[in-house]
This record gives sequence, structure tokens and C-alpha cells, in this order.
Amino acid sequence: MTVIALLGAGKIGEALLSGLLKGGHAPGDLLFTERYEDRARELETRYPGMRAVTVEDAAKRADVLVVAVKPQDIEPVLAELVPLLGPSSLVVSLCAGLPTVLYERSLAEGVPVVRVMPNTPMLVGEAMSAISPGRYATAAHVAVVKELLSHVGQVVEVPEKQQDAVTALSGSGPAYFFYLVEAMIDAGILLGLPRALAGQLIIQSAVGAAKMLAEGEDHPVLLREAVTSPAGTTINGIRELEKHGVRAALLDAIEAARDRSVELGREHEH
Ligand SMILES: NC(=O)C1=CN([C@@H]2O[C@H](COP(=O)(O)OP(=O)(O)OC[C@H]3O[C@@H](n4cnc5c(N)ncnc54)[C@H](O)[C@@H]3O)[C@@H](O)[C@H]2O)C=CC1
Ligand SMILES: O=C(O)[C@@H]1CCC=N1
Repeated sequence: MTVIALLGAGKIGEALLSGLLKGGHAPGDLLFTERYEDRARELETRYPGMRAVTVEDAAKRADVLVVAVKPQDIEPVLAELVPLLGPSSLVVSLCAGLPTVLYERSLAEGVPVVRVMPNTPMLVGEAMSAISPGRYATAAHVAVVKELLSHVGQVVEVPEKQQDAVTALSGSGPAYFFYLVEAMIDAGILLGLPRALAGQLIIQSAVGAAKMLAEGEDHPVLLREAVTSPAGTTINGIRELEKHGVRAALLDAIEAARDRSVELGREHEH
């Protein structure tokens, strides 16, 4: 089985490890490094068999090294990796904004790097991951990464220049859905419903709507129109959404997230 070492086991790292375990990956073939001792122990307890290791061990034993630290923390990780990696290694970066060329400039000549933008629904095997090979990554490297990620959700390959947009759409996207759900549950409270009931009503509506979309029932516009009866209730709500510029707010929000991804990449240009 492919041995995977995660460098930085925070939120997205844990989502990947947990998703791979659920997908049948042996815990002994999942290694991780972690800056904080407490966090390392927490994960070892939560996922018996999985072990925190040193970066040297990770580089020696793993077929794939997955970098999952914050983009701001990348420099020390690269410095540690420089003496440990060569062209037979495979580096996968999950870091928002960081281009493959950043790794290629720092690491030894020929180290293959694949940039990936996943999202947290990986925890439940429903990730959307977009992958882009760097200069030294071959079709075989891409195939390894695709296979790995296919155990935790869907995978698409995109040109690297689209990764900042992808980050804003599917990387951050779950947060925007959670935000909408949170606001809609609050609306239930405003209307006097108990929180648990409001939560059940909205979450199941979200699951049902997502399933209709995922199963390709129809275009989202037609699905919305089917809910919107003439002189009915829904159109009154839609008028308010339009009045408050919700569509424009979403366009601006996603554009701002894209811009931040570009900026994170630029912060590491020397
Ligand atoms: N959270 C999300 O939904 C997504 C995050 N990402 C990317 O994943 C990366 C991690 O994000 P999160 O998991 O949200 O952040 P996080 O802060 O939860 O996790 C980062 C982890 O790396 C550890 N760390 C930092 N430096 C280290 C080092 N030198 N050696 C070992 N461990 C180290 C930290 O202690 C922390 O546990 C970021 O680059 C982010 O852009 C990508 C897609 C989605
Ligand atoms: O907010 C962030 O920077 C990360 C990248 C995409 C989702 N979470």
C-alpha cells in the first residue's frame, strides 16, 4: 500500500487522514509530522495505529509527502525537506496560493510536485479535489495522486493557473454553504422554532437539494423555479434576496477569496 506522510496535521490534514482510513487505508501506512506535541498525541489517540514521526522518517518511509501547513509556515518546512528529497520523491502541496514553482525553486532539481486544492468534506468521503502537476511531475505521478484522492471524493485535473479560482470556489466553498445554513437556522429561531427543529429542517433541505444537484436532476435555475410557485411564498423570499444583493455578495466574496489566494502566492515570491 502507498505510504503517505502528512507534514502538518491540522484541520485539512486530519480530514485527509481520516478520509483515507475510512476508505480502507492501513493506519500503519499513514504517518504524520506535527509541530505541536499535544496535537500529535491527540491524533494518535483518535486514530490508533497512526504515528507521528520526524521529517527525516517521513521522507525516508513515505511514497508521497503531503504538505498541509499554513502557507505562511511553508519556509521552515521547505528548509527541512531540501536535504531529504530527490527526483524519486513525490511532494503533494495542499497549501492555498502556493505555486509548484515555489517548491521547485527551493528543493533539489527534479523533485516532482503536484499542487492540490481539496476541501474538508474529505472527512466524509465527499471531497472535491483539483490537482495540477508541476514541472517535474509526470503522468504517473498525477495518476498516483488521483488514485489517492479518489478514495476521499471526486478529483479533477486543472491547469495550475486556475488553482486560485478553484481555491475560492471549492476550497472555501464549504464554508459559504455552512454560513448559509447557519443563517437559515437563525431565521428559524426568529420565526419561533426550537433550534433543534430548525436545524433538522434546514440540514435535510440542504442534503436533499445537494443530492438533486449532484444527481443532475436539472440545472440549478430550473430546480429553483420548480420551488417558486406563482404568487406563492418562495418568490417573496427571492425578492428580499435580490433586494439585499445576495448574488452580487457571493460574486464579490468568491472574487475576494481568489484575490487572497493570489496574494498568498505572491508573499512567497523572492
Ligand atoms: N482547512 C481547509 O478547509 C483547507 C485548507 N487547505 C490548506 O491546507 C493547509 C492547512 O490548513 P488547515 O489544516 O486549515 O490549517 P491548520 O492550522 O489547522 O493546520 C496546520 C497544521 O500544521 C502544523 N504545522 C505547522 N508548521 C509545521 C511544521 N513545520 N512541521 C509540522 N507541522 C507543522 C500546525 O501545528 C497545524 O496543526 C493550508 O495551507 C491551507 O491553505 C486547503 C484546502 C482546504
Ligand atoms: O481559508 C483558507 O485559506 C483555506 C484554503 C481553502 C479553504 N481553507
